[in-house]
Amino acid sequence: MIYLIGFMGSGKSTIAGKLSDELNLPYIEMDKAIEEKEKMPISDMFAQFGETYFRKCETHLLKSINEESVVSTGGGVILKEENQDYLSTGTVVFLRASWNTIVSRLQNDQDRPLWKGDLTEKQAIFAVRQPIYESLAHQIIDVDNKSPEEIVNEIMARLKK
Ligand SMILES: Nc1ncnc2c1ncn2[C@@H]1O[C@H](COP(=O)(O)OP(=O)(O)O)[C@@H](O)[C@H]1O
Ligand SMILES: O=C(O)C1=C[C@@H](OP(=O)(O)O)[C@@H](O)[C@H](O)C1
Ligand SMILES: [Mg+2]
Repeated sequence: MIYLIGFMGSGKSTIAGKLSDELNLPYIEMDKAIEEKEKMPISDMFAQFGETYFRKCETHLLKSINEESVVSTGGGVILKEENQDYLSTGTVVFLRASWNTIVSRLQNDQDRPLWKGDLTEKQAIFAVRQPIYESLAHQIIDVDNKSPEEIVNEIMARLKK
């Protein structure tokens, strides 16, 4: 199993489909699978049932993926120790974007429930998560100023080593 991890906006969803084509593996977008199962957008799920409910769905889905796939996770999947242990059984690829890249990509984003409020709060979440992504990663790919194709090529080269 290949798990793409990284902060919101690092490009997990953009890269996973292209990477799965290269590897000839199915592609699973966790956020989309949760939305389909729960029949509502993630932002509504947060608003109606809270983040804890979303996190339960996320863990349940993570553990239910059996077929070898490229998995695009949500940025917060690394928060639970239970999930960390599970991710570690596969190949974990961290898409590492700088804070400036994240801000420039998400400045107009309205969909992500945790991308709201002032920038200082969001940067605090980024600072907490960054070392967790790094510690879980089998491969770290710096993504700033690279096209999706360059990033996929870099991942492919690393996976062949
Ligand atoms: N390598 C890249 N270069 C430029 N823009 C990118 C790149 N990867 C992703 N993006 C853009 O950044 C935004 C967030 O990407 P997305 O794949 O949804 O990230 P994630 O799933 O990690 O939150 C999207 O608008 C996407 O088009
Ligand atoms: O960082 C997070 O906690 C989240 C990231 C989102 O996915 P992306 O990383 O694809 O934006 C989504 O799972 C949810 O809104 C929570
Ligand atoms: Mg995504």
